[in-house]
Amino acid sequence: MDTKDLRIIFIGAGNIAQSMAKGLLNCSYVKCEQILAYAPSDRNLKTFQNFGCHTTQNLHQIFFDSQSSDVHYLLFICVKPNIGKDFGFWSSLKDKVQPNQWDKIFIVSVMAGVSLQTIENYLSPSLKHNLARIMPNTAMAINAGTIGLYWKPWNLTQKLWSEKLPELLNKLGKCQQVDNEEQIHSIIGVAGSGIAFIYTVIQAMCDGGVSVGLSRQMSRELVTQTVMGAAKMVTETGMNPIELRDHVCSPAGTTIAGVEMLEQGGINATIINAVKKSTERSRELSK
Ligand SMILES: NC(=O)C1=CN([C@@H]2O[C@H](COP(=O)(O)OP(=O)(O)OC[C@H]3O[C@@H](n4cnc5c(N)ncnc54)[C@H](OP(=O)(O)O)[C@@H]3O)[C@@H](O)[C@H]2O)C=CC1
Ligand SMILES: O=C(O)[C@@H]1CCC=N1
Repeated sequence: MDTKDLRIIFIGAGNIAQSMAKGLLNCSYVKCEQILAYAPSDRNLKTFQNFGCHTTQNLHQIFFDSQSSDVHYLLFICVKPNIGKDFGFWSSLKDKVQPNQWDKIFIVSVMAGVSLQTIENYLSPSLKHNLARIMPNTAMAINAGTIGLYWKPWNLTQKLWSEKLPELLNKLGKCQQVDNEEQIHSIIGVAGSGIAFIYTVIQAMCDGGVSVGLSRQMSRELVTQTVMGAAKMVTETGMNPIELRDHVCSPAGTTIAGVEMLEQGGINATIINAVKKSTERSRELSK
């Protein structure tokens, strides 16, 4: 399939759908006319209209450009988990698929806490093989997302999508394919939700900078550059973060004095527990 024949449909137009659409448009992977967003209200659709994308509040209109036989649809399900577990949601979506469209549609669930099995139970046999699950984070908006991808082994036989979907996701950041759906819970802990933990650390460091006399703006610039530098050092040197930390800590110096405070505050355990709690919450939502 040529990328120009791809139509991307967001069911749900909120934070995560907007992050994906922004990322796809930034890198010109698709044109705005190839994207449609559906939501029940116009609250979020205005953002998509500003991007130049199609929008609709009418589910009957989601399969646009259907007169062209080459067109294929990638549906990203970007609704809250309680909606994604609702039989009525899936049956009203299924009703809109024409019989000749089944093999042209691929469904990607972005939802936390909704297993592929749950979705399969709601889909007809023709659609349930065209199904995958991703766990991204909002940094897709600047093509720096972290995305976990899982699909069941039989979907890998669908060469068209097994190539196209990772290609698209890698435009939005780095996509890691996992072979066990359980790992999606863990990816939520470190990436989907994990990005919010890093924002918390950044905010605290900025507050620290202000506390020692820097302006808010200067503190933020220094902290964000430091965080980016640290992430790049880990990825580009391939060194263990503790080894890199050792290179900063002089005996009886300033860094070890600060590290001692972090340890006293239980930073390691706190962060590990945050990742574990998000992961557990994801499992809990899936029940
Ligand atoms: N936010 C994040 O960082 C991440 C979110 N996710 C997952 O993505 C999903 C969406 O999250 P997020 O974007 O934050 O949520 P938002 O609340 O920002 O967006 C939800 C969207 O769903 C729409 N919606 C509500 N009811 C329906 C319905 N019956 N049919 C179709 N659309 C409906 C809303 O419509 P309206 O605009 O009218 O209110 C809104 O556009 C969740 O399942 C979450 O787990 C996954 C990874 C990261
Ligand atoms: O907080 C949540 O439930 C969603 C899923 C991952 C990130 N945000």
